Parts: sequence; C-alpha cells; structure tokens
Amino acid sequence: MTKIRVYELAKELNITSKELIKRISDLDLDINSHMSTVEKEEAELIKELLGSEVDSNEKNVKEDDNIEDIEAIEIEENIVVKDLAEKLDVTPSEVITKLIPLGIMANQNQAIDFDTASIVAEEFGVSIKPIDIEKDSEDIGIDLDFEDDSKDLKPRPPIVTVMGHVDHGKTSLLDAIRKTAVTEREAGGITQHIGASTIRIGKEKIVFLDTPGHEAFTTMRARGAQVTDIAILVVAADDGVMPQTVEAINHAKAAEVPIVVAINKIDKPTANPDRIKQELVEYGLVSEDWGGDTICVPVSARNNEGIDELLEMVLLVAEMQELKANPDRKAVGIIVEAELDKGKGPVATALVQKGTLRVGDVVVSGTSHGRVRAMIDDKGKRVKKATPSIPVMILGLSEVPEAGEYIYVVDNEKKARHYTEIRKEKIREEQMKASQKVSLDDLFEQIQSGEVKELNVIIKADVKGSVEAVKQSLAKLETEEVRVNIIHGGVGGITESDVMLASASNAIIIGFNVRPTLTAIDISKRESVDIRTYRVIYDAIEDIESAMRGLLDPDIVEEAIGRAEIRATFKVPNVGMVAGIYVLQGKITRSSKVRLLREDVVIYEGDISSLKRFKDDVREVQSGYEGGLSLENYNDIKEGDIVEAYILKEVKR
Ligand SMILES: Nc1nc2c(ncn2[C@@H]2O[C@H](COP(=O)(O)OP(=O)(O)OP(=O)(O)O)[C@@H](O)[C@H]2O)c(=O)[nH]1
Repeated sequence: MTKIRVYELAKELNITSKELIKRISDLDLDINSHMSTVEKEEAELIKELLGSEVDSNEKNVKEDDNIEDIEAIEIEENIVVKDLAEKLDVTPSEVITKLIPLGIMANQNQAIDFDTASIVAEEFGVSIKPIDIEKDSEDIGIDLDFEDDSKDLKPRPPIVTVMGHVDHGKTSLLDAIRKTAVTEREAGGITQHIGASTIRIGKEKIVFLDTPGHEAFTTMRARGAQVTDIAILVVAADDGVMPQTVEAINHAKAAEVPIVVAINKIDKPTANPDRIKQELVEYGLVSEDWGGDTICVPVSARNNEGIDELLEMVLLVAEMQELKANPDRKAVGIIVEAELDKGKGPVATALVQKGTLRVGDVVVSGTSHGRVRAMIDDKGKRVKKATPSIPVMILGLSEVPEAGEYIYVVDNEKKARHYTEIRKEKIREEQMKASQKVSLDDLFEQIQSGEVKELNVIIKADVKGSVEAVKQSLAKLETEEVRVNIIHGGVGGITESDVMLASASNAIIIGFNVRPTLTAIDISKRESVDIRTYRVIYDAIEDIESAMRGLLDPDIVEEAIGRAEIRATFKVPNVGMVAGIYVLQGKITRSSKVRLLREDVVIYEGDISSLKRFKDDVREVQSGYEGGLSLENYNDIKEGDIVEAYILKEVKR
C-alpha cells in the first residue's frame, strides 16, 4: 500500500504538520496521529474531511504560525538532535523537551527522522524541507572537483603497473627496479608496504603500484577510476606469451593504457627474445625494431640487466603522454589500498591525482571521512604533504574506504559528514543501478533506448579454436545499431578476473565447455555480470542474435543447486566407476543433471546413475557430507574433479 507522509499531506492542505495531526485526532478517525505516514486511502479521506475547512482557515493558519516568511531550512533524512538544535538555533535540551510529548525519549546524540524533526521545527516556528539529494550532490561534486586551467598544470610522475603471467618475474622486476633506483639519501629508510612506491631516477620520479596489474585495473575501473598511466608487461623470454599475458594485454587495451614490454629472464640459455616479439605480433604489439610502435626491452631481473634502459623507456612514454596536474589546489586522489590497522585504525593509501594533500586537511572518500592526522610515505617516513602522483598512507579516517574510491579535500568536517550522508544515498542508488548492466535478457531494450551501442563480450573456451570461431561468428552479427566488441578471449574456466573485467567494461561473458569458478559466480552476482555458458557455438550465436533483435524466447534456464568434489574413485564390477564425493556447496540430488568439471572445463554432461550415503541409495546429499556417486554411461572420473549439479526451469523473459 502506498504511504503518504504527514508532512507532505500537511503541505498539500497548506497547514502545518502539527495542526494536521491535531485535526486528525479531533476527527476521531481510526488513524494513529503519531505516525509520520498515513496510508493513501486515509490521506484521501482526511483531505475530503478537512479540505473545505482547511481552505477557509488557511489564512489564519498562515498568520498563526507565521512560518511562510521564514525560508525553509534544508535537513537530512535523519538528523541528530544536537544538529537539529543547531539548525533551529535553540539548545539541544529545548529540542529534547519538545520530543517528549511525541513519545520520543532521545538524547542529544540520537537521530530522529525527518517527519519528527519537522514537527519539532514547527514548534519553534521554523519550516524545514528535506535536502534535494540530486541537486545537492551535484553542487557538492562541483565543489569537490573542478577542471584546472591549463596554465596551472605542471608535469607529474607517471604511475606504472607491472603485469604478466605467473612466474614471469613481476615481483623480481619490481625488486630489481627498487634496488637500482635507491639513492644514497634514501638508503637508510625502511621500505614500508603501502601498496605503491616512488622511485627516483636523476631528477625524475616514477610511481609503481604493488598490486598485481590486472587486479589494480579491474577493481578500480569497475568503480570508474583510472590510476595507471603505463603498463609494463613482463614476458619471460624462455616461456613466451601465456594466457595471463594475453589477459594483461586485453586489460591494458580496454583501459587504453600504453604498454612497455619487458622481455625478462634473458640471462637464461633458453631465452629467445625474438620468439617473444613474434608471438606478441598476434596481439597487436609490434616491436619498434620490427617497424611497430611497441617498446620492447630485454631485461634480467635476476642480474639487474636492462633495468636502467627499461626505466628510461617508461619515462619516454610518460613524456609522450604529457602527464600533468595542478599541484596548487585542494587535493583529489584515488585510494589504492585500505585496511583496518589494529593500532592505527583505518589506514588508506592514496595516490594524489591533483592538488597537494596535507596533514590537517579534512577529507572524504565514499562514506569515510576525517581529518588527516598523519601521512606516511613508502619509505616509512612521516610526511607533511603529498603532491600529484605521490602515494601516501593516510591516518585519521572514520572508516576504511574502498580501493578505487576517490578521496577529496573539503572545507570542513561538517561538509565532509554531509557529503558522506549523500554518498550513502548514492551508493544505495548505484546498487539499484548495478542491476541495469548489460545482459542478454534486456539487451534489445537497451539497444532501443540507445543505452547500448556496443555489445562487449568476453569469451572463454576449453580450446583456442573455439575462441577464434566464436570471435569470427560474432563479428558477423554487427548491425547498424550495435557493434559487437570482443574485449577478451582466452582458454580456461571463467575466473574472478574475467568477471571483474566484464564488470569494468560492461561486458557479458560467454563460456564454451567451461564453467565459472565459485568465486567468479559470487562476484558475478554482486557485480550483476551476465555469464552464459554453452556447449555448442551455434547456440551462443543464435542467443546473441535473438537478444539483439529482441526475440529471445521464453527460456529454459538452469539453476545450479550444488557442487561436490571427487575425493576418491573405485572400480566396481558390473557398475563401472564409483566416486567418493564431498559436497562443497548446496546439495546433489539423485534427479539433478550434472556436469563433471576438470579444472573448470566441462568433460561430461548428463545424469546421475546412482547416489549413495554409505551403502544406502539416497535422494540427496547435503553440503558438508560425503557420499558416493556414479554417472550414467561415464567412467572417466578422477580425484579432484568437480561435480556441478543443476536443475532446469522454464522462465518467461
Ligand atoms: N633466471 C632468471 N630467473 C628469474 C628472473 N626473474 C625472475 N626469475 C625467477 O622466476 C621466478 C618467478 O619470479 P617472480 O618474480 O616471483 O614472478 P612473478 O611474476 O612475480 O610471480 P607471481 O607473483 O607468482 O605471479 C622466481 O623463481 C625468480 O627467481 C630473471 O631475470 N632470470
């Protein structure tokens, strides 16, 4: 049932809320006059009963309460008694006294809702109205950040991320870089892990992010922030381009960040830098000495070879990017890491993007705010200020902000608190909007309304051939309204990283004969990323084509009901292979359909032929229990395989 606020109804009737409440109780209706809202029907009834009476009294009311002359004061949805008193220019105890007849025993630090506040305010002859969140957040946005005049811009150090396949030497390279660049003066400092570090080369500085590149990219980009200026792609010269190398390339490309390639481990006898360059061509990275524009530097992180040259190249690329910021203004930065420290309370590392952050500044970041109590740099030193690009750990925040959130300096703590209130509201709105990400189900409407002009797709498959085949077929689906963009294709299961990339790029994920990991499923739900898995390429193409035309049929969708791990296998004469299972999540039922997964690749899809607990046949085995299972006409079951159980349901689109 729809509810109407007493305060709004009073406004409509042109009387005060207090007056309205009094009249409702005079009318002797079965309505609780202390409620801050009434049902819509009740409101209609009240209007009918009071309408004419109110009209004739209108003038008196206005004169009596004398509130029209005073401009309405804006207050938040919930306001602390003390703050309300301040706004009304009375003492907190005066407010508390007015609350008692309303049946509210509050102390000065307790919050009351808007409607109660409006009744109290009227007692003091003041009219209040709720803050216009939309308008206000815009105002505040302008207040927090603004375009700088180009004449105020000064060069700033580049912020660099190191990316690459596992074991290709990301950590070793970062270590080698730090060692090479440590100057005499800094040598005494103990490096502190704050999530990013600054190194000095002559007069220049470079800032390195510690977080593995693609995580830094995706979590931040998913929140709309972009911190990285340049990506160093590490490729081991003895191993070549591997799945995570490709992933890194696609992440950097999606974020439009230039790549400098470090061909690592050239000290190894099996190193073959030319083969790496050859392999990179396939991904659009053509080395300079081969006529392209990708800088490739051979290095050995182990022997400190080529590091100077690599850093020089990074500075060169930075120079071409003309990275600039205005250092003389209120600071704006991005949080790259944050945690709750037992001794220090909430701590967060911020990279200043523009302006200069100083100890004593009042800051807000998402729903966290506070006065900067102290700042610590990556050498563990206390510093008083941080200029553009420079990472510092900040102490003094009210709560742990999220990585990827912006942090702004504001005028005073009151403004900071006010902003966090608005942010909380925004976050609720954003959570609602998250469900508006692209999905096949509503693709057509989104195309029609002009919301989607490009359909971004990530393809994961069990073999490389499928990835290529899908890419080619999808490219043919382009229409005038919508372009199909394959932002990443790779071999293997659907991982957390795929989901984060999809979320950051508003993409859907298509899997062939592969399945998402449990974490990937969790995150996809949180980030509202649409994951579709198929066994046949044709089905996928058909689905996307129909979705683009708004022709998706009512569909049979599957609902995952549980997962179990194969803990042991036994050959049983006349039965075949029987597997000892442990149910990890949900349940496995005798009638459910199942998939057998090996490293997230689907190797069997079908039915269960028997399900047991000890010696007994059972209908289901629940999470946390062991059982035995065999598959219909299938015996290639191995320890470590995963059984995924699901049921099929018909849904209307
Ligand atoms: N020979 C040789 N070995 C290297 C070189 N750089 C790194 N390694 C070795 O390669 C292995 C992996 O190096 P890491 O730096 O841990 O690689 P990583 O990419 O950070 O690995 P993850 O953090 O697991 O993704 C280690 O055993 C290093 O000692 C190099 O230049 N030459």
